[in-house]
Amino acid sequence: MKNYPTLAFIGAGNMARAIIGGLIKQGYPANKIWASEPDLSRIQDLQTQGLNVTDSNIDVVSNADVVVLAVKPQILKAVLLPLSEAAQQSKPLFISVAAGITSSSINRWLGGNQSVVRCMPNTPALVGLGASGLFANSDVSDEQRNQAEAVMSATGLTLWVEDEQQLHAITAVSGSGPAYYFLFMEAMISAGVQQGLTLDAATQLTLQTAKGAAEMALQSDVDPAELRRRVTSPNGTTEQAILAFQRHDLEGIVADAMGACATRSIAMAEELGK
Ligand SMILES: NC(=O)c1ccc[n+]([C@@H]2O[C@H](COP(=O)([O-])OP(=O)(O)OC[C@H]3O[C@@H](n4cnc5c(N)ncnc54)[C@H](O)[C@@H]3O)[C@@H](O)[C@H]2O)c1
Ligand code: PRO
Repeated sequence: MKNYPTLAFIGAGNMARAIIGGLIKQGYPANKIWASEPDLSRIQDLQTQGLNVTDSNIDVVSNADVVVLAVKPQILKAVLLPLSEAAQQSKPLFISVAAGITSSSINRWLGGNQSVVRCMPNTPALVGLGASGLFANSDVSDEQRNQAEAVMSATGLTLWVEDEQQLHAITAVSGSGPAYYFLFMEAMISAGVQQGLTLDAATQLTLQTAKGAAEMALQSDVDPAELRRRVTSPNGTTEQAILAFQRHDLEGIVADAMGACATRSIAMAEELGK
């Protein structure tokens, strides 16, 4: 990124910190980043890293080119309503990472005619391996779209959608997805320990296997199903594990889980977007 926009985060919790960490690792100048939190003691560490910190959301909206909305969806309306006057004057680009809440709700709470990019990132942004779905409303200019792309691509893969509704499915796949893999890792570590490995050995082997499988799938010219078949010798060991997963309908469990996730995203848009 040649011209670094002044970037501000309203809410510096888990997701904002993952994005900030990824940006800093990619060389984004810390002094071009602001973080806003009601309790400044929570962000002293960010100040130590060279970021600007404040407890005034109005100040960051007035002074930043790009404002990332990273508070919980449940409080987004209450956070945005007092910012509408400042937003109308300074007209920054807003990037909301809040699950569910539509760009039209955000635009309305900010007084209308605002440039809003809705983004569904994920926490691997922290290590530059994030995956973000992005949607731009009709007020977003080409330059602002490029700004959003530059910011989020510094944290990993970006994928733009023309239909905002697709962000529900993106939430189910990649927004919440890291938690599914962590859960699977927890289960594998626990089963490894049950079979007699030390916790350390089971953890190291599980994590390296997850990393290796993901890297191999990314680099491969064949799909994951074929890679799975190549591990699964007829009448061998893997086959017994796969059969056990299939007896418990792993595919159905995953489809149910991801369906519940997307349904919750849709419900949050309705409950919290008024
Ligand atoms: N955590 C994830 O994996 C993930 C992934 C994608 C999207 N998101 C979205 O990111 C958003 C933040 O989630 P999180 O997990 O980081 O939550 P979090 O609770 O860790 O962070 C939210 C932060 O907002 C701060 N805050 C509260 N009131 C505020 C106010 N008035 N002004 C400024 N800051 C205020 C809180 O102190 C907290 O630090 C949510 O909308 C969530 O849907 C999270
Ligand atoms: N974490 C947020 C949630 O659980 C949004 C996607 C990932 O609501």
